[in-house]
Amino acid sequence: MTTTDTVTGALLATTGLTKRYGPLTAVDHVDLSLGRGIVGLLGPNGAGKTTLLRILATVLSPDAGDVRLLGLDPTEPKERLEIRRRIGFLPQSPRLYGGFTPLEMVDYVAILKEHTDKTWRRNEARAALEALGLGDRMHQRIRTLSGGMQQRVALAAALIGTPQLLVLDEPATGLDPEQRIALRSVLAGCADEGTVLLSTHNTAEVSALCQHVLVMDQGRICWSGAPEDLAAAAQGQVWESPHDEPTAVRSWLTGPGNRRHLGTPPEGARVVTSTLDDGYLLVTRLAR
Ligand SMILES: Nc1ncnc2c1ncn2[C@@H]1O[C@H](COP(=O)(O)OP(=O)(O)OP(=O)(O)O)[C@@H](O)[C@H]1O
Repeated sequence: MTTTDTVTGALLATTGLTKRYGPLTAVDHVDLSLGRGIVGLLGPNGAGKTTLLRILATVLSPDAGDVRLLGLDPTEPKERLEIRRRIGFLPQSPRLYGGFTPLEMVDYVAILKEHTDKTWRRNEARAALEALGLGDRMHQRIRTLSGGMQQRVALAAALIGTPQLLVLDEPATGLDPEQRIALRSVLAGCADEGTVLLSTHNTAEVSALCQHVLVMDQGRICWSGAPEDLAAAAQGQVWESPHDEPTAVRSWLTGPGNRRHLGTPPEGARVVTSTLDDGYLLVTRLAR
């Protein structure tokens, strides 16, 4: 059964969430209310995504604001324990034990979550590793696996126990295209029953996978909505030409002899259909 916040109906809710590092406000009054489905968190380097996700994974405490996860309060020790049992977290730089096998590593995470049934644990660990294409690597020492394989071991550890809330910091990092596609199916399955919140720099990943997108910039959520609406936000403001354009706020090369521009198109410009990248660049520019 899915537990939701009794007031908002959300699996994840924050109000006024704030985290400071000395004079820097990394997360600045963030209000969120997320239900079932896959939510993509986009934002430039240093926007505060990792800091926000670490707070939501109960690894870091905020300086101000409220958090409710699965309807529970992480500041209450008993409720925090219950949350940790029921969420999955993939940190940005996962720490794995190189001397363990993938099966031992995922099993160990299940033990930390106090799953006491050994047969259940092993079955769950095997299923998670197989879903991530590691069925033939379960008994190999982690230190002898490739970077992408190690990332998939960490993902399998996050998936153990079918968490109702999955918080994933750049889950597709290091995965080859085939494994990225496989990961999409795994995450889509997780979202049937719960919330998957993932940070990424890959807008194609967001288009393919997410029902909702949040854009973070300078600690704030500067845009929230459906991916197609973010793409549409730049409609009429994107054009292509072979040269630089004075009215463009941003221009970039899209192929030999072709540049794409964002801004106010000049008379007669070849205006093109806007994409998620265009919308993202536009809202982060406006937020500055
Ligand atoms: N432990 C820390 N001490 C001081 N400053 C920190 C610490 N962790 C993060 N920061 C700062 O907080 C801001 C937000 O960092 P954060 O890692 O959350 O951003 P991000 O959006 O995840 O970036 P990226 O896309 O590069 O991973 C940055 O300016 C960063 O330098």
